Amino acid sequence: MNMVATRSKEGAQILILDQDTPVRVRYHAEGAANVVFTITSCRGVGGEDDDYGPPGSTTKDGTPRIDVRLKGKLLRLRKDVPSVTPVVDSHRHYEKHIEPLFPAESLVEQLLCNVTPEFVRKCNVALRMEEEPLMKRPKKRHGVNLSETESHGLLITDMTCDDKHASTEFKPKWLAQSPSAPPSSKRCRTCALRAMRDVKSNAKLAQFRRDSADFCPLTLVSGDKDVIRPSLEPILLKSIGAPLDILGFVDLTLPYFQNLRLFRMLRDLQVEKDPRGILEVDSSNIDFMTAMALRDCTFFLKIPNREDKESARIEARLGDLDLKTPDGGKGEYWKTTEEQLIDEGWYTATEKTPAPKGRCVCLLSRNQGYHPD
Ligand SMILES: O=P(O)(O)O[C@@H]1[C@@H](OP(=O)(O)O)[C@H](OP(=O)(O)O)[C@H](O)[C@H](OP(=O)(O)O)[C@H]1OP(=O)(O)O
Ligand SMILES: Nc1ncnc2c1ncn2[C@@H]1O[C@H](COP(=O)(O)OP(=O)(O)OP(=O)(O)O)[C@@H](O)[C@H]1O
Repeated sequence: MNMVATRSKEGAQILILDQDTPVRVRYHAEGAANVVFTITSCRGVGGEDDDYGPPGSTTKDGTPRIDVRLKGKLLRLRKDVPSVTPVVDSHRHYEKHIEPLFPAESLVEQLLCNVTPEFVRKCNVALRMEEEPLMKRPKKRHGVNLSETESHGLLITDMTCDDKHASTEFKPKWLAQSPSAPPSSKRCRTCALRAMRDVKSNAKLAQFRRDSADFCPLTLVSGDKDVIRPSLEPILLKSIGAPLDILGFVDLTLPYFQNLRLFRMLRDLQVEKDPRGILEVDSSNIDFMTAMALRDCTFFLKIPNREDKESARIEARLGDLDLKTPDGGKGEYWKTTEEQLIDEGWYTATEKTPAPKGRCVCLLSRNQGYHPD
């Protein structure tokens, strides 16, 4: 196995996960390219505090402690899928081009670690168990395992809910209009793409489908709570779930979202890194690739339960800021998508087959007094 990096950026010895590391891994979730696991001490239930310590330290009875860098972290491992960038490369890109753009407390921390093939095999066993009936792994993901030749993984800040917090996640997507959209646009890039997909997939079904961005991203940076509220409701409903007091959570988080600087910062960076748009720029330009990563990242929010006044701090972080390259046809996809959105009238709401009604109305239309309904 090729253990490329043995020291982290700060010079600390890189953490190695092997078959002797006394942790239990449990499947948490996955996307197309990565699987995320929870890691807990297999000594105590949920991990006793004393089980963790600096590397090389021992507990009172002389048992080696578990590396404290694993505490409060999830483990993200790369799947065995074609054309993915090795973890070490995408992490180096992240350190160089993304990390310096945001304050540390606004990012999901990423700590590179080494994983042995035996450790990855153990995780693959945990992954396959999730394919059993009633287990968590989505059917469409079955059959794809972790790469046993990938020698790195990432330890990432755990943004899942616990007994003191609810949590939510969503993609803010394009917080400013695409630079190549027509000046007369009535839809932003995200709303235009959604409208096009609604019509090109199944318009009838789409009318009732709530997907990843059933809100206009521009509302998030409007600073106006009456504009943000209707976006927040579907977001929280989708990610927190109906049985909880959604409207209570909306009330709780609305002032927070209204004042959140992070989205405005993200928007400004999206604009700064791609001022010209895909039709004008070489898609392998580093700033453009960074802009595309910033347009597809995930926003994680950990919200203290109302009753828990002790921890009344909302934690907000951006994650999934992976290297985006034009490889594997992606550059062409970006270009073709933009051309279709322009040429077929999705930006200007002049498309031949009108998009189904009932979706959110893009803030661009609202500001121009145009309502397709
Ligand atoms: O094309 P978009 O804007 O729909 O974004 C894609 C995402 O779709 P969605 O957020 O659901 O609209 C899409 O998300 P899903 O797979 O639909 O969850 C991916 O994140 C895709 O990136 P990649 O190909 O995995 O690098 C994303 O592709 P990129 O355009 O960011 O490369
Ligand atoms: N820091 C985190 N805290 C809590 N949950 C997380 C965290 N990071 C990821 N997850 C969960 O794991 C899922 C998959 O992670 P991730 O988005 O990194 O996978 P991916 O394969 O890169 O996704 P994509 O399909 O966008 O390429 C996320 O949708 C989220 O539910």
